[in-house]
Amino acid sequence: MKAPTPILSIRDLSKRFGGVQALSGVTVDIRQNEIASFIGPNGAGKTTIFNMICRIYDPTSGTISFNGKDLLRHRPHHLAGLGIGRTFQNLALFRHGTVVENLLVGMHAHLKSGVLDGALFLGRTAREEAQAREEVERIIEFLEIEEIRNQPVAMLPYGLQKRVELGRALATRPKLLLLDEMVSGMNQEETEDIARFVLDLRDELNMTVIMIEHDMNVVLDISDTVHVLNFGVPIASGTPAEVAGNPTVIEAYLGAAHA
Ligand SMILES: Nc1ncnc2c1ncn2[C@@H]1O[C@H](COP(=O)(O)OP(=O)(O)OP(=O)(O)O)[C@@H](O)[C@H]1O
Repeated sequence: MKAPTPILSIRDLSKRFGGVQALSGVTVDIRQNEIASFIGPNGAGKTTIFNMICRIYDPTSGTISFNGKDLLRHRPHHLAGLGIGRTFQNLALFRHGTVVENLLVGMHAHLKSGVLDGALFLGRTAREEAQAREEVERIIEFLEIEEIRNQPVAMLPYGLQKRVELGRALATRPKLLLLDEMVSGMNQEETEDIARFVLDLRDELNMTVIMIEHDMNVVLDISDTVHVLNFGVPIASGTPAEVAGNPTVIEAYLGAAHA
């Protein structure tokens, strides 16, 4: 039987910044409905891959296709419309707005592209606005943030701000969600909550999730596939158990603790 088309297909991707070869010849397939993680030491090229998927940078060479179509033809503002969402390493929230307002901003970014694509003459209708609010309510319920819905984001503890950031990314209704160091700076309980939400995104909302993550407990617990980079070069890909037992990965990144 023919394998299904991967949702994201990266082929021989390289990126050079002046004299720095940030990535060299990365080839990775991300399957529909999986949780995939990129790991590796600082400066290994993980964020550079995200920034190329998100079209912030053009690759020096190589291709990226999303659902079988050339992603490199698209600009960053097309991503929400295509079904790709992301969170940022540093929070990208409207700090003085409430939780609901932040989610609505994320939603409108999506609606606007929909309006431009299909119904220029109609503008954003009251019905779309009502649908946006319904969707926001679903996200609030999913992320269990009812109690803080009307609080300004700036007043929330860091872990909850990160949860709102996740909600903002979900508001664009992504099929593929990129999470950049989602649990860094979180305590154990906040980390476990996020890990549970990511599993639910895959299992209940049928999303595909790609994480950059330094927290190896999270990576090994919830990933279906782990891709390891070192100095911009892919050194291993496989299940968490395969990667955790790979001597090259242990030497380059994990150390003896995970052997
Ligand atoms: N805009 C840029 N200009 C010049 N060099 C860059 C730029 N962005 C990244 N680099 C370099 O590319 C290499 C890969 O960086 P990248 O941020 O992708 O690594 P990373 O794996 O995400 O690291 P970290 O875990 O620290 O976030 C590094 O050597 C970095 O200094």
